[in-house]
Amino acid sequence: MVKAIISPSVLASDFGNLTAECRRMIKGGAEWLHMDVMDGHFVPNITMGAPILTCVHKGIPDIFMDCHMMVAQPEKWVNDIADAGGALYCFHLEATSDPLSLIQAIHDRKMKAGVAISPDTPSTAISDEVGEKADMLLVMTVYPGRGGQKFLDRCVPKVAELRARFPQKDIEVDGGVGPKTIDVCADAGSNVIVAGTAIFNAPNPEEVIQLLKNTVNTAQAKLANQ
Ligand SMILES: O=C(CO)[C@@H](O)[C@H](O)COP(=O)(O)O
Repeated sequence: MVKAIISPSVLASDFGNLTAECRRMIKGGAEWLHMDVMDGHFVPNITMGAPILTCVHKGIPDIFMDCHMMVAQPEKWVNDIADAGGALYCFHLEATSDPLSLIQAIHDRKMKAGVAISPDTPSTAISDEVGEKADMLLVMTVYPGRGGQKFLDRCVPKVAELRARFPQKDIEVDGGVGPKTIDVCADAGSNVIVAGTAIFNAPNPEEVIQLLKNTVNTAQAKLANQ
């Protein structure tokens, strides 16, 4: 049985006070922090890169940085993100022609490897070999590029398909996830929950974090008994 991991998306945070915001989330029960790296090519937005991640890591050395690389050339940034303290390097399947070699390069730098798919990419595009070699699979439930978008229900069956093929892997959902949409994600088998707006805009982020975590752990226990 895989455990619930809550990874607040810093995209919805107060960037002016990023390290303090990250500390607040960890205190509230977050295990990972989802760092949205956007390059202005793979997605229209530009956010942050290795220099900012280095600063956050210096301020909070124990933090598990779940780096979501929304970039056009994911091969290019593996060393920089590893040097910055990245713990997990998640690239988009749509952005590479050789996912197996990329996973190997990420592992060579002692990071976990994640494979993300955008809403229009079927889960079957993740081959059995790629899925087995990866540590985490990310099903985007919005089009990558910005926070605060509406959750796309049609992506949920992809989570179930991946959970059936990869029972032991971490399966992450990202985009529009919060108290109103967590049930379907958890029931489909997702155990790593990224939430931005739902956590950072809540009056009590720790309550939302706890609710997401409890929902996933209950669903995982149910799936394990089926
Ligand atoms: O990567 C992305 C969007 O590209 C996500 O991480 C969002 O930033 C999550 O934010 P909310 O949808 O939860 O507000």
